[in-house]
Amino acid sequence: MKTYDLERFKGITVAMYSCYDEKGEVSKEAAKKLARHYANIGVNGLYVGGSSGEGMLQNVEERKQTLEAVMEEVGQEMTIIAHVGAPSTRDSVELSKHAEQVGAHAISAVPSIYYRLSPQSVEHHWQQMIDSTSLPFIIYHIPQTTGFQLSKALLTKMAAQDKVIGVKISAESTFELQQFKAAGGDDFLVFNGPDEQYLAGRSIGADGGIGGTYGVMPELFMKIEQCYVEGKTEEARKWQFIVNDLIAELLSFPSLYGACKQILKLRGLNTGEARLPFLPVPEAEISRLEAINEKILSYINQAQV
Ligand SMILES: CC(=O)N[C@H](C=O)[C@@H](O)[C@H](O)[C@H](O)CO
Ligand SMILES: CC(=O)C(=O)O
Repeated sequence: MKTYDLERFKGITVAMYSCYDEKGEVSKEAAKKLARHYANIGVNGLYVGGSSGEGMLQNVEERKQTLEAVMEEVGQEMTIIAHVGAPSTRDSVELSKHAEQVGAHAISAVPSIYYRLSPQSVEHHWQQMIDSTSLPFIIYHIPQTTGFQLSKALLTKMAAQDKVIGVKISAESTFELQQFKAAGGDDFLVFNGPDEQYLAGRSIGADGGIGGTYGVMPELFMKIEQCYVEGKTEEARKWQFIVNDLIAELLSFPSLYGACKQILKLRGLNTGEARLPFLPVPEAEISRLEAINEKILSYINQAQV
């Protein structure tokens, strides 16, 4: 059995978006406001500095500032997972230590990016982070962006450590999700990555989800979760299908993050533009996005979680 409290990581964890000011600099104020917004909704946790958080587009100092803002605002109320993965092991370890200092509840990391690495290199990279703190560690498996195919053998080896409490799996294979859950065992958490298959992931063994589109509609994922837990399969499917049509629309913009951040802005939560190379929503498409926002808000209203 793991010695860490695993319960606190279950449920809906929003992969928080980046927060910048008008000049594109990290804004602690905007990050606090956004974190507060999710706490008020009753979201269980936040995943800070991951894909949606543009951690890979920020320097170490900016990533620290963002995490500090979140911890200061909601660190006592929500479960905060700090994504500390960076291309270099050195930066990743620095971010890991910082996450522990400011009180994050877990650290998580993708493999190093850009270089094609051996499994031994990735294992060592992760192990350095793990050994640098007493925090639990969550592997972030997202092969479509990192190019690294995590094997069941490496997963099993990693999961045998007390500190390695789970894996966030963004690969679009529920079979792989199920296999990883089986390999990790009952006291090993599996987080669904693809938001489009939250219900499928849960049904086949995921303990919860961490997602990039949750940020504009956490209520709808909380609704799917609630229906799932209550055994209301048909209703859960209905909400998953609604969510999927909305995601398909969001994915039709030049960048998903640009679209999601623009939606928040329409709701009075200004987090600045997505950082380039992620493109903002083109002027000509703002009205189409406004219509999508209205649609999401009306579903949120119907969901009543
Ligand atoms: C590939 C990728 O970034 N996956 C994200 C995290 O797992 C998801 O949350 C997606 O953003 C989401 O499912 C929309 O496709
Ligand atoms: C989607 C997700 O989990 C992330 O943005 O890191």
